[in-house]
Amino acid sequence: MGASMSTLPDLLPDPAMLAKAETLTEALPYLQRYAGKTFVVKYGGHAMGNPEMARSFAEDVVLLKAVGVNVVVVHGGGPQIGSMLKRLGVESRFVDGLRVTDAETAHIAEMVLAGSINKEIVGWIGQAGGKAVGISGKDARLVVAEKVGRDAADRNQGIERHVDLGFVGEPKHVDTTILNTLSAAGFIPVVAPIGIGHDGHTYNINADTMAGAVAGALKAARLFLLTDVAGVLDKNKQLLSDLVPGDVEKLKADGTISGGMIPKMETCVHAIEAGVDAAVILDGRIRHAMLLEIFTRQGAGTLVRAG
Ligand SMILES: Nc1ncnc2c1ncn2[C@@H]1O[C@H](COP(=O)(O)OP(=O)(O)O)[C@@H](O)[C@H]1O
Ligand SMILES: CC(=O)N[C@@H](CCC(=O)OP(=O)(O)O)C(=O)O
Repeated sequence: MGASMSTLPDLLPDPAMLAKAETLTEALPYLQRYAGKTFVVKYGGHAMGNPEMARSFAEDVVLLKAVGVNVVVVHGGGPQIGSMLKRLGVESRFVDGLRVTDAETAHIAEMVLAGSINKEIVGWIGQAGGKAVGISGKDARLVVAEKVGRDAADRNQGIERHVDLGFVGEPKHVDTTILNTLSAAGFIPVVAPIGIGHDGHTYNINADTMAGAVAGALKAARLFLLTDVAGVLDKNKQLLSDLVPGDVEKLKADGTISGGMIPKMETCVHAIEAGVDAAVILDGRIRHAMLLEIFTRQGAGTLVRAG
């Protein structure tokens, strides 16, 4: 008898290794479904909390790109703009979830968003092995914005005042040429939510709104909004895992969603109306939240799709 002959039990792999292989085979149908598709990922300022989260986010983005998904990152940075304004002694306030933006604030918002935060994210993706290119909506006239027309209602101590939001913009035209060119050449575009107006002014755009407009123009398969909650929660703090656009008005009307969740959900609805297959609100504080949502049967967060 040769000593090299194995008995059957020796051929069984280590259970931990087997579990890893099974994770990969569970991902197979999703890998096949999403190769060649476009995902827009909005990375919010609150989700950028610590280096560990940043590294896991960057790894997810690079992995998606490596398996053939065209990933476009649109980032926020509200808390970071707030700290810079404070350091510079410039007062800042939000009305209806939007930052009242005078010329000086617009200048500082652009400096923080298109400067430091944009380059930080580009750096993280580079560290994870991807080739990111940081731009803002001004580059190649990606996003031409218009001043938000309506005044916002500022309710303070029971008195309602109508406030001109200043240089707060909403995307009016998205030219996806630069995104398609970068993606096709293997780069990962990282977009700061700053737009250029027909009037030549710089406009500060809510990052959810920017991501939704970009996803709509690209007809993305998925829009991911990474934030600091598990997803949309009901009144008992239970996760609502599946929603259709028709649910949103009801959730608004009965007060289930409030504050920053309102523009977020409106963004999801507009994106779906513009041709995005589905939008997902995800907890960016959970490591590898995107991979778990995309490549496992359970998913995570709240999925919004046409009914
Ligand atoms: N029903 C709800 N479910 C989850 N979050 C909600 C809900 N209603 C209001 N919110 C608030 O919305 C916030 C997310 O919006 P926002 O602060 O604008 O996030 P980001 O800065 O990541 O864009 C949550 O932290 C939570 O305070
Ligand atoms: C008009 C407006 O409010 N713009 C936002 C842009 C950044 C943003 O939206 O960042 P988050 O996603 O991190 O909140 C602001 O100035 O804070």
